[in-house]
Amino acid sequence: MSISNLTSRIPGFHRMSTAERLEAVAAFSDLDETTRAQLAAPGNIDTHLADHMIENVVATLSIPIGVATNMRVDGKDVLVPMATEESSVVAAVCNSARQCYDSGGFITSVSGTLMIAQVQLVGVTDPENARLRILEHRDEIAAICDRCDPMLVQLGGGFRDLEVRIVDSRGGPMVVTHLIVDTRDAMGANTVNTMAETLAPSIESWTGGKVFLRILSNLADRRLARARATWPAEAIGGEAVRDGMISAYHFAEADPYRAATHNKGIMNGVSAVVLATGNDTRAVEAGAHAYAARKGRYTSLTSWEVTADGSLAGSIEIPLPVGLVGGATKIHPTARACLKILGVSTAAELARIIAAVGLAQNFGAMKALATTGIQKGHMALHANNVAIAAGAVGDEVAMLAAILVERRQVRQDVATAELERMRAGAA
Ligand SMILES: CC(C)(COP(=O)([O-])OP(=O)([O-])OC[C@H]1O[C@@H](n2cnc3c(N)ncnc32)[C@H](O)[C@@H]1OP(=O)([O-])[O-])[C@@H](O)C(=O)NCCC(=O)NCCSC(=O)C[C@@](C)(O)CC(=O)[O-]
Ligand SMILES: NC(=O)C1=CN([C@@H]2O[C@H](COP(=O)(O)OP(=O)(O)OC[C@H]3O[C@@H](n4cnc5c(N)ncnc54)[C@H](O)[C@@H]3O)[C@@H](O)[C@H]2O)C=CC1
Repeated sequence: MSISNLTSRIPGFHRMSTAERLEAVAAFSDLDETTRAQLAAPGNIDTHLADHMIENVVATLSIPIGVATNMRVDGKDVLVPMATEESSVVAAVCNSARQCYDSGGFITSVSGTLMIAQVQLVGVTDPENARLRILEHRDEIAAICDRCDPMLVQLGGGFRDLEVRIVDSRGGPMVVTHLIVDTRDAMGANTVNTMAETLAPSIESWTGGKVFLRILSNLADRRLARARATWPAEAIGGEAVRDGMISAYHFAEADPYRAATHNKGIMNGVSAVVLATGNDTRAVEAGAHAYAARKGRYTSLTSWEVTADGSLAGSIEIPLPVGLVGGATKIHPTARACLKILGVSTAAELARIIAAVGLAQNFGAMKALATTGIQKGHMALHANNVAIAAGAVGDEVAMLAAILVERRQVRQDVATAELERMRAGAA
C-alpha cells in the first residue's frame, strides 16, 4: 500500500524541527522537489485558485498538517498526514500505533466503492405497483445511468444495482429509488447526482407520479471501510488498563451521551486525514454518525473485546466515501502532496488507512480516559496554545507552557500572570 519499504517508526520524529520532519517524510515517501516546496510553503494555495474553488473568496485559512508515525497497515508502513487544529490528536495516533506495531499493526478491508443516489417519487395512489414498474425498467435505468458518465464506465465503474423502497412519511407513502453506482476512485456525489437527475423524467413517465429530490445519500453503507488491531495486555500497561478500556467501550456502546464523545474522538483522526487529502469532511461525518445509529440507537463506531490470550482487540467499521479524483482532491496542491505522502493509488486504499487511523485515535483516547484522564496528555500539549493566546512569542511559548504543565494549571489567567512574571524577571 505504501510506496516505501522504510519503517514508519522514525525515532525522535516529534523532537525534530519542522524542516527535519519534512526531510524525513520526503525520504520515506520519495517526494519530488515540487511536492516538498509545496509542503514547505507558508500559505498553501493562492487566492486565484481559492477564488475558483468556492464563492466570494476573500482569504484562505491555514490548518497545521501533522504526520502520524508508527502506522503499519496491512503489513506495510505508512506515514499519515493529518490536518487538524486540535492538539494531541496526532500524538495520540503515533502513541496508539506504536503499541500495536509489534503485534502486526492494522488489518483492513473495504466492502466496495458503491454510492447510493435517491430519487424521491410522490403523488402515486398505488405505491406497490409503482415500485414494481420502476424495477421492471432495470436494464433501461442501467443504460441511462451509464450514458451519464462514459469515462467512469471505461474505468470499470458505473451502475451496479437498483433498489426501490416505499417510505411511509407524514405526507403519505413515497416511492424512493436507490441507484447503486460504483464510483471507483471518485467520492462520486456529483456523478450519482447527475444520474439521478437524468433518470427522474423516466420515473415520472413510468409511474404517473411527481419526482422532487434527486440526490445522493450520505449514509454510504455500501462503502464501508474496516480496520482491526490487537494490543497485547503487556504492551498497554497490563490487564487493569485493558479492562478499564473495555469498560469505557461498554459505556459508549450503552449510552448515546457517551457514544457521541467516543465517536467524536474517532472522527478527530478520520476527519483530519479526510481534510488533508482534500476530501469532503461533512459527507464522511454525516455518514459515520448515521451509520452509528443504524440499529435504531446511536452507539459506538468501534468494538473492543478481550482475545483468548488476554489481548485487547479493537475493530471499526465506518462508511468512508473518499476519492483521489473529483471535488478538491485533484486541484488542491497540498491535498495532492498529502496523497503522495500516503502513497495510495486507489480510493479504497485511502479509506482503509483512514479506518485504521480512526481505530488508533479511539484507542488513544480510551486509554487516556481509563487511566490518567484526558487532561494530563492533552492539556500538556494544549498548554502551547494557551501560552500563545496569553501573548507568549518565540522561546517564551515552550517556557510558559512548561510552567503551566508543572503547576497543573493550564489556564488563560495563570498564563497571563506567569508571562508577566517571566518578562519582569528577564528585564
Ligand atoms: C498525548 C499522549 C500521546 C501522551 O502520552 P504519553 O504516554 O505521556 O507519551 P510519551 O511522552 O510517553 O510518548 C509515547 C509516544 O507517544 C507519542 N507522542 C508523545 N508526545 C508526542 C508529541 N508531542 N508529538 C507526537 N507524538 C507524541 C510518540 O509516539 C511517543 O513515542 P516516541 O516517539 O517518543 O518513542 C497520550 O496522553 C494520549 O494519547 N492522550 C489522548 C489524547 C487524545 O485523545 N486527544 C484528542 C483530543 S481530546 C478529544 O477531543 C476526544 C475525547 C478524548 O473526548 C474522545 C473520547 O472521549 O473518547
Ligand atoms: N451530499 C454530498 O455529500 C454532496 C457532495 N458534493 C461534492 O461532490 C464532490 C465529489 O463529487 P465527485 O462525483 O466525486 O466529483 P467530480 O464530479 O468532480 O469527479 C468525478 C468524475 O471524475 C471522473 N474520473 C476520472 N478518473 C476517475 C477515477 N479513477 N475514478 C472515478 N471517476 C473518475 C469520472 O468521470 C467521475 O464522474 C465533492 O466536492 C463533494 O463535496 C456535491 C453534492 C452533494
